[in-house]
Amino acid sequence: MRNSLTFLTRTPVVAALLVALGVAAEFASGSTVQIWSFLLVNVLLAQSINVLTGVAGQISLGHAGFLGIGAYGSALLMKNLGLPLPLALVAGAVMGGAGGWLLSFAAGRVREFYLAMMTLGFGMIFYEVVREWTSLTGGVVGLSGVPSPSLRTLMLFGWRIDPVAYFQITLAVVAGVVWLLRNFITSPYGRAFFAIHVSEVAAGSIGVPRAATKRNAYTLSAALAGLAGGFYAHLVGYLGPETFGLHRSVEALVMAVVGGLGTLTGPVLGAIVFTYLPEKLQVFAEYQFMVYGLILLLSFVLLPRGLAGLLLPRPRFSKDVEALPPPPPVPYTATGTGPLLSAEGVSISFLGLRALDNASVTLGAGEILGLVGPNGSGKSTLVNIISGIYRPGDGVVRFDDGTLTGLPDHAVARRGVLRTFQDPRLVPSFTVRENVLLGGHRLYQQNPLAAALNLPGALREDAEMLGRAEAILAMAGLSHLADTPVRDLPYGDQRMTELSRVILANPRLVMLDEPAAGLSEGELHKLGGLIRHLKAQGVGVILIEHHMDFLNELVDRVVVLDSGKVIYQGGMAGMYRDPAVVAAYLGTETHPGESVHA
Ligand SMILES: Nc1ncnc2c1ncn2[C@@H]1O[C@H](COP(=O)(O)OP(=O)(O)OP(=O)(O)O)[C@@H](O)[C@H]1O
Repeated sequence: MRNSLTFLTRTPVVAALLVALGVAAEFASGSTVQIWSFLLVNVLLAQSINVLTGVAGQISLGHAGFLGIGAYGSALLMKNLGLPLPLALVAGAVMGGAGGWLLSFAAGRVREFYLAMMTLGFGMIFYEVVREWTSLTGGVVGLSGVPSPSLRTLMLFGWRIDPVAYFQITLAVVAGVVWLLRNFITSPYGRAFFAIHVSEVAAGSIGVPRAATKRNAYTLSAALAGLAGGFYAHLVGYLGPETFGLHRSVEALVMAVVGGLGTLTGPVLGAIVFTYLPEKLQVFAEYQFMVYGLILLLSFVLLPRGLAGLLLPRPRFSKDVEALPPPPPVPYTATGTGPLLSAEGVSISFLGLRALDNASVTLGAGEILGLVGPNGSGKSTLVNIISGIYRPGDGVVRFDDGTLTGLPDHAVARRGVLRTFQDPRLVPSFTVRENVLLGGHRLYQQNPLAAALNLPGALREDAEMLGRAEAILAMAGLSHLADTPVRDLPYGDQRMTELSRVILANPRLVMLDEPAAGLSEGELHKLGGLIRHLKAQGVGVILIEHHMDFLNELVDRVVVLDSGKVIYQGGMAGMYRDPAVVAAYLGTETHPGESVHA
């Protein structure tokens, strides 16, 4: 079923369907054209929720507020100031976007339940403002006389727009917006939205700034809702506060969820269902929202990926470009005179627990350093401090010829300091290739507009990055899995995918947190190969690992931590003989070549 309907998403088929729909409107009844126009408004609204919730993972229970801002904004500007339709619609979208941008400052600080409550509050405030600001909005009586095709008062450059022409204009704009959204979602910016959705810490680790990315998601989503509001206002010719109440926000959310979040076809399918459903539900008029609730519950249980997940194949999250051959790798030469990294006298406490106590570590370019010690000795904490997740209470982290201390994690990643996590943090719905492409985030030069318009420069950069990704996938032995979603892969392949993502970022320093855990012999061999490749490129590598055999083969030096203090620095051979290390970590029974299960 899914594959047989794939053709419906092909560009020529979609274009032919759109033209057919535009022509069909000429022959359809007035009420049919009216419903089709409502459907298009719903498509925009559902896409708007999808960008925020399905793609960037931020819930909104107040989206009707943005719809209302666009609707009243566009209607008032045209009615009172005589702005032409295109400008009024754009102004409505800009006003909605500005509202989303403002809300994002508060919303970006909270998550889940609190975010839901905050956006709900925004929707309620908007509703009350519209009701009470009678002089501007007409209050509960509403705003009538909004230029509209049904009243025959809507003009465009001296041409009177009838309902059919209005539908055709809306269709063209909605098709254009969805095309732009598709290009945007398959660009590094769209993938960054998904990265934030899954794990803000992992997104930060590849250079995605969480606050700015969330702000962009709110602004874009609210601008789309504002645009939907403008089209709605001129479609109906009358605005009242009841249209923009809580029920409208919930309806928009249900529409996107039932259609399928995270895809572009899902909101279209959801909009079709929820434009026609209210008519069919007339018999249950009083219970309409109970029925919506039931549909939502059933959809979560039976269609977790919505109608789009049931009917259509998985969408792509990268551009459909031909990979360009990657440039030959150029080994790094350090720009600073000192070591590549030096953490000096670093300390941090958690509720009185001294997790790191005056710890100092240095690392040269092209050096592999093993970081070992018993559980809870502070290894991950040190990596978290270097990567900007924690700020040390004392001490300084120098990198190359600058300082990392105090920089947020995404800024550290942008300097070329990359890491993996104990539990691989990937986007589960992305394929291996798409996850690896996420690593390129810090390197892309294209701007969001160029990405959304598929400009040649942006496509060329995508093709170059794809070529580099393919080469890394081949090196990691993942080429045959490149098109597999990572949620379907075993742990070992996920770890290799995460490391490949790091390599694509062109790192200068890589920190790997227990990369060998759970890997088979073959996978360990591949992992060792990738780490040696990094070394050969002049990349510094810090390896947190309990697998002594694996460390023995790779590292130049080890640093041993115990209770947050450095108790040993030097070669592996010396470590086995060091009494402090033996007492704290290895135990008397451990010999070179054994794994330590601390
Ligand atoms: N965010 C935090 N809040 C409270 N305590 C923390 C936090 N992060 C680390 N710790 C504590 O700091 C100590 C060091 O933890 P850390 O994770 O760095 O150890 P580790 O050496 O990496 O251990 P493992 O080998 O088990 O990963 C532990 O006691 C841990 O509970």
